[in-house]
Amino acid sequence: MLLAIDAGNTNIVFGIYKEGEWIHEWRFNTVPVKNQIEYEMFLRLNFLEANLKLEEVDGIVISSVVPQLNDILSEFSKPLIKREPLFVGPKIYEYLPVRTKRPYQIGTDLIANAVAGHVLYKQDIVIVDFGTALTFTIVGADGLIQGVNIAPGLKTAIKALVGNTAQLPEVPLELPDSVLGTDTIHAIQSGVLWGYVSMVEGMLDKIHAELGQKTKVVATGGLSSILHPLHQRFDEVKRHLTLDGLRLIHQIVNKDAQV
Ligand SMILES: Nc1ncnc2c1ncn2[C@@H]1O[C@H](COP(=O)(O)OP(=O)(O)O)[C@@H](O)[C@H]1O
Ligand SMILES: CC(C)(COP(=O)(O)O)[C@@H](O)C(=O)NCCC(=O)O
Ligand SMILES: [K+]
Repeated sequence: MLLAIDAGNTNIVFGIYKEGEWIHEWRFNTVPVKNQIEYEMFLRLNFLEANLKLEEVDGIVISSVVPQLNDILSEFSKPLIKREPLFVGPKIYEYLPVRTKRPYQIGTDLIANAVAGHVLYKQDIVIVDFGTALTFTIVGADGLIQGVNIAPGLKTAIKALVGNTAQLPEVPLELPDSVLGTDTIHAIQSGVLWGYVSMVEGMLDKIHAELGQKTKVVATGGLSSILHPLHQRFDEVKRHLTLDGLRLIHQIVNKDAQV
């Protein structure tokens, strides 16, 4: 049984993979940062509720894009498998089927997305991840990460707007039917959500134009379902794509590097 941990800027996702499927996915807020014991308690409680035993965990793989969490995640997970967990980072990139020009810059979640996209689809692909940031990762059929785009995520954009204005309220993340805002809430929902629909469409068009061809497009991330008009532009929305990338990385590295 594998425990995959995807520490993003909003959520830390704990995924349990057993007998060919993700049987559980638990989310814990990233902020405020917890200590080792709190993570352990969180996991123990969830294991208990799920009727699982911690001893069943025989591998742990971690991606973290929040560096201050790394030591805590490492310390809390070591005793569970009685050895070092596998941390995704430049040290292991040589074993992976994808290559990047900037190993020390690219987020490890984007590497996990790229590995999953490349291994599962085996063709040119753009992965759109709707998290705290909205990211596009462009991977060639040969495994080369050709580029990444980073924009504020939907919630992040709304928070910035609200935080920098005196009169604008937080609004539910719901796409209105009409693009013509009739009150303040509707105006913000239309501006941000329909604006993001156009942004994603425009980015995909620009990426495909520069590549000189259309590619497969797969979406993931906590907010990937909100902009439903985009679904016709996506070949698939794959909720577990980042976790799948972590699982594949664990499999590949253990086989090739005997870590
Ligand atoms: N299962 C879910 N259903 C609905 N919304 C979700 C779900 N998981 C996460 N979200 C929302 O999606 C946003 C981004 O989440 P996530 O993709 O986990 O971000 P990150 O990877 O940056 O931590 C969060 O603000 C959260 O509210
Ligand atoms: C782009 C990100 C902020 C996305 O993080 P997330 O939305 O998943 O929390 C993260 O992958 C990151 O910090 N990347 C480092 C910069 C880069 O990828 O080039
Ligand atoms: K993420």
